Amino acid sequence: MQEPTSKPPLYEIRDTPHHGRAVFATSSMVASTHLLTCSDLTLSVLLREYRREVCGQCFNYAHGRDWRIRDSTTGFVFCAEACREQWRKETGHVGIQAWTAVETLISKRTKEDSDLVDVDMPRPAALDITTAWDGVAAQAALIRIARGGKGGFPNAAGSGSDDTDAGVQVTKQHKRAIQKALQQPISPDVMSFCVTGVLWLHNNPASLPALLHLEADTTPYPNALDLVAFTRSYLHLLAILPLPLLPLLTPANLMLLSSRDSHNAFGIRSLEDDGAEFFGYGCWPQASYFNHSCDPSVKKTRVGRTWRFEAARHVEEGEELSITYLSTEERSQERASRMGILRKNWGFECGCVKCIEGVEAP
Ligand SMILES: C[S@@+](CC[C@H](N)C(=O)[O-])C[C@H]1O[C@@H](n2cnc3c(N)ncnc32)[C@H](O)[C@@H]1O
Repeated sequence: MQEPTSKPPLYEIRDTPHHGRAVFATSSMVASTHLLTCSDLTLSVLLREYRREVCGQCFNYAHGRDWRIRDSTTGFVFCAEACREQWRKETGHVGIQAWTAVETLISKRTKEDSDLVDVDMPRPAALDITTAWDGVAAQAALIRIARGGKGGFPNAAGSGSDDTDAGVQVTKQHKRAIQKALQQPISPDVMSFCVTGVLWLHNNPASLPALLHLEADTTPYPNALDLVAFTRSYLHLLAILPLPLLPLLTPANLMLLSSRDSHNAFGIRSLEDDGAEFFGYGCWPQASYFNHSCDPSVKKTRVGRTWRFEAARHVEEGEELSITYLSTEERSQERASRMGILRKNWGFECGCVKCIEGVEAP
């Protein structure tokens, strides 16, 4: 978390006794002091229902209309030609192939699964998660062989042979494993999460330590349906993604991405209407060290693909710099309700000064 400026940063990250690491002011500052702008977006998911109204690059919202500039094969839309060009550059050739494969699969199907289901089911424990991933391992191995080798690379001759580079004969059983996977219900938003994450790993290997450094959630799936959606999406993607991505498409990597996303992602919302429209979410590692407070000292604002942080009021040297993880409406609720929302959505008992001291505004 460093500012690209010669001025010393106005904050530092330190351990706290009870709430992991947090950000602290290294000098006093007046309201509106600029602290940090984060542009290190790792993975981001644009929910499918907003795919035509939200620019795939800068998340500009067309307010119920469709953006005209469309990337026909991938299905992403853009508010300007420059955004489309930037998106294509950052996504890269393999990325465009990946999104094209996903779009081809999804557009052939009706949406059978409901993504982001908010059901009252227990959270899968670590053992449930291991069991679920182990349950698809055999089929995954068959699909990898059908796609051309253990790691998913094509054989040396490129094509035309039913032998993989590991010398394994591709049989009907292997090909059936692909057909079986593709017949399963699809979860487009979960699939998008996996694609954006695997592509980010492929395109930005040097940035992995920044993601690994974030707080990890070892049980990141909110319910059993979500976990099944992930294991099924894994098999779908093994069957369709371009071969260079298959070595990165592993249960370990998908779990790593979910474990860091769970406690660190920011919602990508409309900039008007108090953020009433929820387009999706993304993870900006540099922005992930601010703890939550129900009376935050820092204001965060999304500017396109970046987040800008500034002091929300006068801050004393040594004071914790905190943001809010709640919407304006949620923040206006009483303590028990706020704590319930944070427990359900974030998995922690709020230990902010306002909740601990029980000081509520009149
Ligand atoms: C985005 S991270 C913030 C940085 C984190 N403390 C770390 O060490 O990486 C969010 C996590 O910080 C902790 N946290 C943030 N605000 C908190 C609060 N008000 N009370 C208790 N824990 C909090 C929770 O563990 C939460 O899952």
